[in-house]
Amino acid sequence: MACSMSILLKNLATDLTLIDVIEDKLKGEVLDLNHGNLFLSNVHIDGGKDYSLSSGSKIVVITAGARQQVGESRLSLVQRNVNIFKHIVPKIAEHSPDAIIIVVSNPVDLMTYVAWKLSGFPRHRVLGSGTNLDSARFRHIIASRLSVSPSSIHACIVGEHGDSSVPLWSSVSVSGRSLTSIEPKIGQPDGPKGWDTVHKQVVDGAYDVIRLKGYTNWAIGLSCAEMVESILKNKHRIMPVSCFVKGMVGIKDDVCLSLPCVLNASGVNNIVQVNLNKSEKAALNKSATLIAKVQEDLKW
Ligand SMILES: NC(=O)C1=CN([C@@H]2O[C@H](COP(=O)(O)OP(=O)(O)OC[C@H]3O[C@@H](n4cnc5c(N)ncnc54)[C@H](O)[C@@H]3O)[C@@H](O)[C@H]2O)C=CC1
Ligand SMILES: CC(=O)C(=O)O
Repeated sequence: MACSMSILLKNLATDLTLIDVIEDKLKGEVLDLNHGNLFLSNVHIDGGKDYSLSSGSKIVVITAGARQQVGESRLSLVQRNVNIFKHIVPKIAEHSPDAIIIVVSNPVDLMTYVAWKLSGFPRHRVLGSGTNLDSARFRHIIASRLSVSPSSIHACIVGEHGDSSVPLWSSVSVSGRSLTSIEPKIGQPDGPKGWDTVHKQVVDGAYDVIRLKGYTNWAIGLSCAEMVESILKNKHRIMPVSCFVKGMVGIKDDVCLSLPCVLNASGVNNIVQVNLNKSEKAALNKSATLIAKVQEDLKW
């Protein structure tokens, strides 16, 4: 619902269809959104159980599935959500064969890979929300420490959306000035005090929100709408999103994870060749291997 609301408020859709297995709650949400249509741009909003309602979609955002309980890792959801995807992805592919799929369900990197395989779509048309959200958290924390807007910070987290994510301290910059040119060890355990815990705060961010309110929704909704906007409006924005990355930056595993990507009308138009230092490269490869290990044991 947060993805839907963010998409509606950005005026990105003329038609929005919600699909869920819990039909009564869904009907309530559709009715409630339609009551607000006066304040939107008269979007056609519909919903139900039947995927034919969403036929011919340009973009399909998948948020279905189990979510984490307090303290639970994203990876522990994987088999439950693969079982759900086995039912829904083939129906999406049947009814919207030209769609671009954006996966939000966790663990998002594994679910992106599963959605790609189950859909049979070309790789550029299946992506996951990935570390666009982790990067937003990273930029928010850095921005608060420097008392500037997050939009004035260039900073990116790559790898798994989750515990093994990799902050690219070597390329963090503010107003074009690289932070490592001022503090070479920024973000490292032996670097300037206070900055060494920033990445932990990013990783803990979702756990904190889940402990406090039960689930996360607003930030992922906004992140997702930004991705949808870049695709529907062919904006060519660069965002760290999850996609198939084997062969990039030395990754040998058959996995999806996040690297900065150019998003345009074709989906993932390009994966940016990032400049990583030695430890960032090692951490990224470790993240890829961890995802590959979990993937190996999946039953699907
Ligand atoms: N990638 C990210 O940054 C984020 C990912 N998530 C993930 O998104 C997923 C959903 O989280 P919430 O919205 O909080 O959970 P929720 O429980 O509020 O919603 C999940 C919905 O999926 C539906 N569903 C279950 N099986 C289905 C099926 N076979 N077909 C259609 N719909 C089905 C349920 O009826 C429910 O309405 C979780 O996996 C969660 O971890 C949530 C927030 C951020
Ligand atoms: C739940 C989740 O993956 C997040 O908010 O980061």
